[in-house]
Amino acid sequence: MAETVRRIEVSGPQPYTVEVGSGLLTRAQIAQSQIALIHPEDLPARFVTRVQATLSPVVTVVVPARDDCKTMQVMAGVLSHLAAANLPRDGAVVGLGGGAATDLAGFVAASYLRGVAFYTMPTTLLGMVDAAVGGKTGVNLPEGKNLVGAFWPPRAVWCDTDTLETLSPEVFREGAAEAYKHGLISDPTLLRRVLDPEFRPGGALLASTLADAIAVKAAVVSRDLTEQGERAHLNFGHTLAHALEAVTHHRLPHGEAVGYGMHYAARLSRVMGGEDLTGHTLAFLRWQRPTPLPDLDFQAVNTYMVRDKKADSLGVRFVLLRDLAQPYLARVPEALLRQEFEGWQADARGLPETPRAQEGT
Ligand SMILES: NC(=O)c1ccc[n+]([C@@H]2O[C@H](COP(=O)([O-])OP(=O)(O)OC[C@H]3O[C@@H](n4cnc5c(N)ncnc54)[C@H](O)[C@@H]3O)[C@@H](O)[C@H]2O)c1
Ligand SMILES: O=C(O)C(=O)C[C@@H](O)[C@H](O)[C@H](O)COP(=O)(O)O
Ligand SMILES: [Zn+2]
Repeated sequence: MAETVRRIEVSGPQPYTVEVGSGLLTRAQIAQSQIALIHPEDLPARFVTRVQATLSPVVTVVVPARDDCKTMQVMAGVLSHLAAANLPRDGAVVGLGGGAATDLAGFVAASYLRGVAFYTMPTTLLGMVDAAVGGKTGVNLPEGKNLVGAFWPPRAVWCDTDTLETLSPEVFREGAAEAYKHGLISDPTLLRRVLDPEFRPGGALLASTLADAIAVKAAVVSRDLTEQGERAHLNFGHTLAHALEAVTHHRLPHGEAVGYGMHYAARLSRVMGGEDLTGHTLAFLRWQRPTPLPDLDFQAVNTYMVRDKKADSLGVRFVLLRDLAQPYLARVPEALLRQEFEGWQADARGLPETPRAQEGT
């Protein structure tokens, strides 16, 4: 039985609605009659079957799991599938899956025949809170994360909370990082709600916390779709996070890299004169229990940080916090970047180790 718990409106050049609720995979309606469905190979089959029954796609393209699908090679293969199926210009691409699959699907939609309609059906917490909303699409290059892409907003987003039931606890906690980020940059009530034991699939705080975290992103991208200003604040923690993903060849997943990256950004914020918010970011890391990191060399990591898209001809800019919900962009002297990197590594080494495969959420 489909039940929409919340509808969140995204305004801008092409307004759309994000629906949050149970059973939405079987209720989605799409104006275009010819649909290409893109989903990752490890998505539970029942979700694919439900969407196929609802939307009758003319072609379904299965892509590798996680960031292995976010490559120019996979992109080229998917485009060929769409062309071979004669998907017309008035057709649509539907991205079903986590943020990696919807990022790829969106870039495919933006590129195929110079652009066709795009819809998202996120099936991870991270996808719902962040990736499926706002129209940033793209793939990675060996030189770094998300270095190619387009702003191509979806026409509608369906967050079917039933899909979260099959996530591993680790993948659920990866998504919690972006919800916590929305708490730090905009809505501090999210900080305690995200760490609450009832914020879990099927939990009493799931739908309301999820919807409020989505609302933060929806508000920002409604005001600044193409990151001319305020949207950069959604990148809090990401300058280091993307570098960590690149140096670990994506063995560190995005949501865990963001957990680590937010703590580095909180340390930088403090040394640049802001309130000390490192207690919040450490509390999150203790809750998230991310994959332990190898010893990292600042210079090697910095090679990737300088490729951040917030960099301009004068160098890299970081998103920092003066206090909770007070983000700003700043350049940080390299000596401080290095000093805080050493302190951040020491903090990361001090996190309690947990047998991740055996624990519950
Ligand atoms: N476009 C944006 O604004 C934006 C925002 C944040 C992150 N991202 C991108 O999103 C990606 C990370 O997304 P993610 O955290 O969703 O990871 P992911 O897409 O890699 O998904 C994690 C794993 O869970 C699987 N999975 C998906 N749904 C499932 C379900 N319901 N049950 C069981 N398994 C399921 C996936 O196939 C994958 O193996 C990164 O590439 C990141 O760069 C984009
Ligand atoms: O939507 C945004 O804007 C964000 O920055 C959200 C981030 O969580 C997300 O990881 C995004 O893909 C990063 O964008 P990028 O421009 O740094 O690649
Ligand atoms: Zn992110």
